[in-house]
Amino acid sequence: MNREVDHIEATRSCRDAKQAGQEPRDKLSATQEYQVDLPRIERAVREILLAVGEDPDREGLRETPARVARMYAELFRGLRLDPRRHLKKVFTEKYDEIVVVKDISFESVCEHHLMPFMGKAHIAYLPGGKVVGLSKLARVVEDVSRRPQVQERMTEVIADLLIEELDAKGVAVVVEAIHTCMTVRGIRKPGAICVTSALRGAFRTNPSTRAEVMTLIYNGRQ
Ligand SMILES: Nc1nc2c(ncn2[C@@H]2O[C@H](COP(=O)(O)OP(=O)(O)OP(=O)(O)O)[C@@H](O)[C@H]2O)c(=O)[nH]1
Ligand SMILES: [Zn+2]
Repeated sequence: MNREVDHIEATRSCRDAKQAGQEPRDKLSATQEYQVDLPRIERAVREILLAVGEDPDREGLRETPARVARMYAELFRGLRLDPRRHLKKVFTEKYDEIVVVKDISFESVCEHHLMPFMGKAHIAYLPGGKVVGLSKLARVVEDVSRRPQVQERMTEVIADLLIEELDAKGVAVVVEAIHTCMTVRGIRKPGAICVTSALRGAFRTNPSTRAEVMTLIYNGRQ
């Protein structure tokens, strides 16, 4: 991605949005919704509607390009966010057992078809003297999920940044998701679930620690 062009487009979009009288609803939405080139997406969506034989000027579709542009700004806002920012505040704690936060719901977009995939992420880490606020693990998932990607990469990106930022002895990330590109089109297999995992540190090298974390993650479900 060309960051400079990106920045110029982001700035232009912000300015266009303001000139059009679309004052951001709050500080968060200003960051999340206007850092993409909304007019450019609108033009592209109008082209798609024309290409499929629709009339983009009929009443029901008139606002659709603008809606879709705002939707992409929301779905891809993670492209401009640094998930590491949630992991800067850590607490010194003697606790040296596994910490698990499971069933963190997420929605992402598959980079092959630009269709949603969604499900749950389970995160575990073995502290190395420091713990992090539990909500921050879910915030990391939230940031990383809002990008076009494949599930494998999403799983690994989360694991890598956690092991680096937390100085943890081990990190395990398991992601379970359904891919709408497999359910509503193509092979059409509703109910198929894709499971990916990324293990780092002790969870990768020590079989009993690995077994323990998997039991904690799947406890009550297997
Ligand atoms: N590994 C991986 N594959 C994915 C993910 N999301 C979607 N896919 C797959 O990406 C593949 C793209 O295959 P292609 O043959 O290039 O595209 P296609 O002709 O639309 O494929 P079909 O879905 O089989 O119709 C498909 O098999 C999808 O199921 C993901 O997160 N990880
Ligand atoms: Zn897909």
